[in-house]
Amino acid sequence: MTTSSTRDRRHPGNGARSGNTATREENALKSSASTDATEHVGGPTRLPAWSALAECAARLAETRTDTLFRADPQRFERHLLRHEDILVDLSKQRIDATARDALLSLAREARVADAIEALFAGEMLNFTEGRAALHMALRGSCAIPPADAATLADSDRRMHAFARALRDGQVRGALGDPIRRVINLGIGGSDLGPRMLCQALRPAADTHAPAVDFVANIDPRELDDALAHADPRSTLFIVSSKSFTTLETLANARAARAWLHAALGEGTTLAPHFVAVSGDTQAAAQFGITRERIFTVPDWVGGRFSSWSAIGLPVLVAIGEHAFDALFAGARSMDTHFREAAPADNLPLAMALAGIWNDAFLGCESLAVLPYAHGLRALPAWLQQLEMESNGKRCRRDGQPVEANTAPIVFGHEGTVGQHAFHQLLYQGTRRIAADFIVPVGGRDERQRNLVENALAQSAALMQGLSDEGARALLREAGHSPQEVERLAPHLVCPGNLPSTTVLLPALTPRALGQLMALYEHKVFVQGWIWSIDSFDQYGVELGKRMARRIAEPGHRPSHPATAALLQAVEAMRDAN
Ligand SMILES: O=P(O)(O)OC[C@H]1O[C@H](O)[C@H](O)[C@@H](O)[C@@H]1O
Repeated sequence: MTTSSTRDRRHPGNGARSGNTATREENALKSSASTDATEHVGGPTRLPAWSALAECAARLAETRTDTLFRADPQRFERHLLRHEDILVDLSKQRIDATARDALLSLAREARVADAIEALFAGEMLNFTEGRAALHMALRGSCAIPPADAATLADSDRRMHAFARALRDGQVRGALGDPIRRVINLGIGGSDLGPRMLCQALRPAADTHAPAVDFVANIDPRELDDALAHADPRSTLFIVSSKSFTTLETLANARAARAWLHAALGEGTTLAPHFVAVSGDTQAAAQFGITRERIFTVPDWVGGRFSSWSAIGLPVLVAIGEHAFDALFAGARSMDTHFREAAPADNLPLAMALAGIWNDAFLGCESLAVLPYAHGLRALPAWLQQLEMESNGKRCRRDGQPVEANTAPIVFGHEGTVGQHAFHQLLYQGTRRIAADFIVPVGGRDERQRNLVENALAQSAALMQGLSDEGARALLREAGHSPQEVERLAPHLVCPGNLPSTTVLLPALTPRALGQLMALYEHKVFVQGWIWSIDSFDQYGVELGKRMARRIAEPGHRPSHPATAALLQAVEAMRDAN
């Protein structure tokens, strides 16, 4: 690692926690019985706090959050958490002081503080696969395992040098043209985070750095669309796959190779047009990628946490080292906050507890993620993988079923666009849904102000709803006859009382986005820990992959009649096409 910036990222001098920073409250999170974090195995429902929470829920069942505001003029301030410039407003959660205490007790009884320490210490919290989960080490918040340090430092140094050269127009294609377009071929964690980051952080007017596109789907249409704007002489592909076995990515990489060969000539050496990011450097080399251009991903970084590894290369190319370092610094500051803030002030902990409360006790099984920023339009998709792949599990550490719901169903869209699509269901559908509003405030441009005002109005409206009385008043004001008022009023009523959290960021900067991503990563970790599941494996996904491989085998006849019949129908359509 040659630049001070990369040195800072890996070794900022805060990898070890400063000894005197643990607060009294934080220490209070730890149970005095033992320091072995792995003792929390039996799931949350057996903990005394769970029963206390059930009592709180019964008491608050008919309570409206609005009433809680009326009863406590300080409610907003009491439920506002902040870290640096980020504000997290939890005041619209249906949580009173007693419920908040019970939630903090749940964290204490589940030994969350021990778990946080175990996470940063590199303990094997991915217990099914026998691995640590050390994405925070890649941003300098804890130590990289010594066995990997040299390899990673070398890869990081090469990657930064490569990205610098690429941005400066010094990387050339096989025929000598400077590379002007980079296409990332990857899926899941090798796509969603970097795609979101590039959309969010690349300045619209940046013509200096090469264009960066993303292709994830095996549907030929996606690669075709990307190639439609691309000149083969000046296009470079990043084959991004931690495992280097993923069907979609390898198929697209082969298609890219064929496209280059067709354009540049069969005999042309294509190595100048490819780099790889992978944990399996052997497999990447076998694909024909030059060793110097293979950047390493360690096995203790899960796909959905891997933007901090070399998987972030397209981001580095798109935004440059300065912004890339600010992104990492933001995430690092959230890591420090997560480790050091008192439980009552701890943003990831508070959001995790609100999520558990909403699902288990208020019946909100879904979480609408509503970023009010076009730059964050990919945030819901990134969070879907982070939350649902991490915590969409049903088996506890002790092999028994979890007795509560685990990950929520995450969906969402950028505001205000989603308002004109699915918010109707939030207001009047039969399901109760919780929402996270993510609002980068930005400047005073009129449309930007409108955007932010819409976010605030939506969270207020979801909480306040529209009563029968209010609906009647509206209809009367609009000049409807008494009969029409009677007929229409029930259709206008919105029950409201939906819980939401608002995260306010000053602007969509690299630092703020780093903080936001780490905030959600840690929230997901805390929830998985409390549910006593492994947030870092994804065995479920493997079943579908295995069956897809089997069905693709030449001459394979599916044993299940439904699959066999569908396959037959597919063949008939293919013949007719
Ligand atoms: O990076 P790769 O090995 O190609 O994996 C890409 C994706 O594959 C699978 O679907 C996993 O469930 C994801 O966690 C992973 O991000």
